[in-house]
Amino acid sequence: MSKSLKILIVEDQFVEANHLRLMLKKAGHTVTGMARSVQDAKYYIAQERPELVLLDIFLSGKETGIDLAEILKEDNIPFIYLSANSNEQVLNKAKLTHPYGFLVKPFREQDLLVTIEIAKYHQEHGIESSIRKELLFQKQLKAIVKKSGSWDDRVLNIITSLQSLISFDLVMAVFYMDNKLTNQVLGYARTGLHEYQKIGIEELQNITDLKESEINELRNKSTVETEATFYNDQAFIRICDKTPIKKMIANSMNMKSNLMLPVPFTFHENGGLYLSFFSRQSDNYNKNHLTLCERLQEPLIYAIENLVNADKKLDQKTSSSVNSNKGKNVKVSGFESIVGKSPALLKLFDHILQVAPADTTVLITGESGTGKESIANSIQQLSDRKNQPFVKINCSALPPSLIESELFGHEKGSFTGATEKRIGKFEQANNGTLFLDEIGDMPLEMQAKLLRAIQEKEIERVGGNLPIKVNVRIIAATNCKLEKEVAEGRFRLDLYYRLNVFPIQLPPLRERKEDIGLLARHFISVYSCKTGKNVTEIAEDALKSLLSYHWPGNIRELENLIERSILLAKTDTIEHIPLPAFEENQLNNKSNEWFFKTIQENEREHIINVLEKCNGRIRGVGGASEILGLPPTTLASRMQKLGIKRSHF
Ligand SMILES: Nc1ncnc2c1ncn2[C@@H]1O[C@H](COP(=O)(O)OP(=O)(O)OP(=O)(O)O)[C@@H](O)[C@H]1O
Repeated sequence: MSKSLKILIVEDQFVEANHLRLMLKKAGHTVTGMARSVQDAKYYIAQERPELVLLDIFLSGKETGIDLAEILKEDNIPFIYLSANSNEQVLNKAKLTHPYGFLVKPFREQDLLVTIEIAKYHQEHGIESSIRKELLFQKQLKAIVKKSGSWDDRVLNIITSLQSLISFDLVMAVFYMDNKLTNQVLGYARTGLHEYQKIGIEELQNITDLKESEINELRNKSTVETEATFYNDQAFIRICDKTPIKKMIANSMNMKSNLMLPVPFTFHENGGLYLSFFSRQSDNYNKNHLTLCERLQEPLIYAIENLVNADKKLDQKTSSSVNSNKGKNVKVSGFESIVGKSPALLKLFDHILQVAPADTTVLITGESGTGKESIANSIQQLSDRKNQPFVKINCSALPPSLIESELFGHEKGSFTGATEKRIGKFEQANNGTLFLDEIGDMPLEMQAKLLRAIQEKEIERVGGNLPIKVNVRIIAATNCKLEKEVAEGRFRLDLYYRLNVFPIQLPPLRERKEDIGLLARHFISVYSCKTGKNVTEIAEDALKSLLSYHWPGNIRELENLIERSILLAKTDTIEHIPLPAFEENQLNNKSNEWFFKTIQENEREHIINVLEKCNGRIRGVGGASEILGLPPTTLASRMQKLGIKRSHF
């Protein structure tokens, strides 16, 4: 224990609260109080601000621990929930409050202390990393002021530096004088990871189909906002009704929330510039953005005033020069294998860049084929561990009896068949990254052992009796809803919280249709090369059909379809893509070359059918391996090869 903490216990059962108090005292912590209700807790917090709160969900009185969590979050006091398994609804509500940990009762003293250590690490690391980012931003601002360049380019540089602090799809930089908006408008829409499209008055005219005079009229009718403010959901709709220029932007570019960061000039009482951030997500901004804006205001005033003073010809600076970044395809190392530019994917890239260098555990969720493994690879590539092993284990492909020895290894003779000592995945991944794919399928009895290995950073080989220290970063992935698994008792709540430190949710392909064309062209070039066929194009109709399809198999399905289409293409252009809905229609008239399934598809379908009949049982009498006439291990590896998961049967 490196540092003792001031901890408040909020627990209505005296015996449990007292037991906690003794454990905390023994570990050197100070208990600032034992509250039985939210009201009690508020009293203790007012007396002495705790550094951590241990919080039971159900308390005496009307208010619950979740209500108190909202207050703690506002005051930036970290908290850990203590609870018995709760139902899905309560769990989801608790999750939304972003706790620093979750302990399932009854828990061991060791679990409590490790969870406190993790909470402390995240609190310090989170604050530290946001301070680091702000300091970096201030440094970048100074460099922008010193460097020469056009006004447009310098504004773009400021906006690019802000990207790591505030997420947006569009920023408008607008001058105001005497509380009126001027016609000096310059904006940038984000089009790629490091790509922006300039939005000047000409672009606005093109996008909105309005004349310059009509845009000016809308602007004159709009009021100036001089306070940092944010507008989400309905508030955004209301402010758009009051501010016609905002409404024009929202309607023409599909923006759904807005954050205003005013930069008032010190040399002009009623003048300044404001940065208006827009997002296509309807709840992108929150109170934390306002405090961030307050902190950013001063360095921004310094920078913008310097730029304005340095450039006397401000009036001409909004002329629409060609944006040097427009259309440039910048490949950022670590993301080479990830194709896409949709806002959803860009936001994801920002999150990945943020988490990759830290050793934080990452949980990647998303439907099958959305690219979870590819993202895990990128995280490893962008981390300090990039030259160390990246070891993968698919938790759904192995029978429960083998998982333990696969993860932790075994000593010679530890069980029948263990003729040699074996090093497990944890040891193989030492100093590197362990990717736990399909974590939702990890058998319950193994989950406790996995949790212990992650928390205590040590493992024991099966049949061994010496703990072995391991230094492994964990990335887990799943396509099932883990909250539901927890609520139904199939997944441990404490393991869920231990893994869910930094969640990354991959959107299904149907929710990022902007990427379909890019991905299709990418796979055309990959498979043309692989197959030696000279296919370079896709016909417009074929592309349209891709856009209207719902992609249950996501990117993997698109990749497979393009590969097949290339094999069957007779010219350099893919004229038609055999989407499953079309296949069904054509199955009836039986005159189509797509009617036949591949051997692999038949094999896959057959195995899934048999597994369904056996209720998912692989081994033993009446199990799938007996019916199929295959040894269980061979069946497991076929299932892995054919991408058959528990969720399929
Ligand atoms: N953004 C992307 N750009 C290019 N290729 C991609 C992208 N995302 C995924 N792929 C490709 O799609 C296929 C499926 O991706 P991946 O295996 O990472 O998905 P997954 O979500 O892990 O699937 P599962 O849940 O079934 O394990 C792979 O061949 C991968 O290379």
